[in-house]
Order: sequence, then C-alpha cells, then structure tokens
Amino acid sequence: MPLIAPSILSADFARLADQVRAAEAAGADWIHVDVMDGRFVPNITMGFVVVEALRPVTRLPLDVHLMIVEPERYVERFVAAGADVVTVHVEATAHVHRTLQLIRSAGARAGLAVNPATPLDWFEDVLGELDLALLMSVNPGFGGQRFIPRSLERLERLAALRDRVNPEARIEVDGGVGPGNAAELVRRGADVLVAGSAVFGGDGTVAENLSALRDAAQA
Ligand SMILES: O=C(CO)[C@@H](O)[C@H](O)COP(=O)(O)O
Ligand SMILES: [Fe+2]
Repeated sequence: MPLIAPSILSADFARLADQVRAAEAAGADWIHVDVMDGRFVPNITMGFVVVEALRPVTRLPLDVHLMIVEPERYVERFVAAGADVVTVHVEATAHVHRTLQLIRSAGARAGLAVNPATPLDWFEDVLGELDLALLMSVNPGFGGQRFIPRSLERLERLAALRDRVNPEARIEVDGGVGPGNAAELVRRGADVLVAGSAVFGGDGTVAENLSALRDAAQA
C-alpha cells in the first residue's frame, strides 16, 4: 500500500496546525515539508522553526525535503527540530555519501533526491546508504506544476535499480502527483506519493481530496 505524504507547501500557512491535523485525521502517512533557500531553487519557504512548531502538532513522521545548497551544514539542526526523514539533493551536496551518513548518525532516515534532468546513475553507489530515493517529477521550487511525463520511465528504471541494490529503500515521487496519475506511479514502483496542491488546493476539503487520492492510488 503506497504511503501518502501531503506537502504543506500548498497549505494555508495562517492555519498550518489545523491543516496538518486535518491531513492526519484524514489518514495521511507522512507530512512533507519543503525547505527552500532561494539559491538551490528560485523560492524561499520555511526552516527549522516550522519543523519545530509542527512537531507537537502531529504524530506523523515529518518528511523534510531540503532544497538548499550545502545541506550538510543544516541536517543536524533539522533532526533536532523534529525531522524523521531528511532528504537532500544530489545536485546540492559535494559529498553525498558523507551527508547521508550524517543524517543517519543524527538519528533520522536518509533520503536522496534527483532533479528531472539528473542521471539516475547517481543512485547506484549510494542506494545502500539511504532509506528513501526521491524522484522529482517537476523542477523543484514551486507547488502546483505539471507532472513531467518522462518521469514515469525514470521511475521504472529507478525501481529496477532499487530492487537490485537495496530493496529496503523506498521510492518517493514528488511533483504534479494527483488522482489522475497515482495508480500509474504505484504500478511503476512508487512507495510514497507526495501531493501538495492535490491535497490542500482544489475545491474539496483536505479529507475529500486525500481520500480521492488514496482511492486512486489503490485502484
Ligand atoms: O518539492 C516540491 C516542489 O519543489 C513539492 O513537494 C511540491 O510541494 C509538490 O507540490 P504539488 O506538485 O503536489 O502541488
Ligand atoms: Fe518536496
């Protein structure tokens, strides 16, 4: 059964705690927190204080996606703030292996993300060191973008690599995920679906949106 990780990037920040509680009550599995620094991506979002503020609000794992340069400088502070999963971008850290070890030794699960144009070969030598492989299916920086179709084929290749090198690692797909493509993503190997606008945007309530996504993912 795939896990669903609503991304709070599309939540109403004036009511963030309520939105997270609504997602948890509706059966979300993880809460996805997009951290952006205005350098790795052309947008600035949130940092330690938001993770810290959300920690007592939910029992769900906080899945922190760092879209920042030199994430190794900050991973320990995110873990101390309450992150359960910390994902860094392969394009943003010079010593990928060391950074993954740093995340684990700080006490969190380690994730590695790749942008849509980054070769999947990057995963080959580090899959054994990570708990989560994050495949970006949009260019990182913003919610509400359209899913890049080529990501489907990349997902299949990543799943084959994962099965061969480290079957324990989960594959997370992030960007443009919704009821229209959830089943296909699961079929091709996704274990965790991140969804921002499909959960917190649109016309339905968070509960309605999440259940539509869950139904689609399990179809
Ligand atoms: O990391 C990112 C964007 O860079 C994502 O986690 C987005 O927040 C996903 O938003 P939707 O595409 O689901 O609206
Ligand atoms: Fe994300």
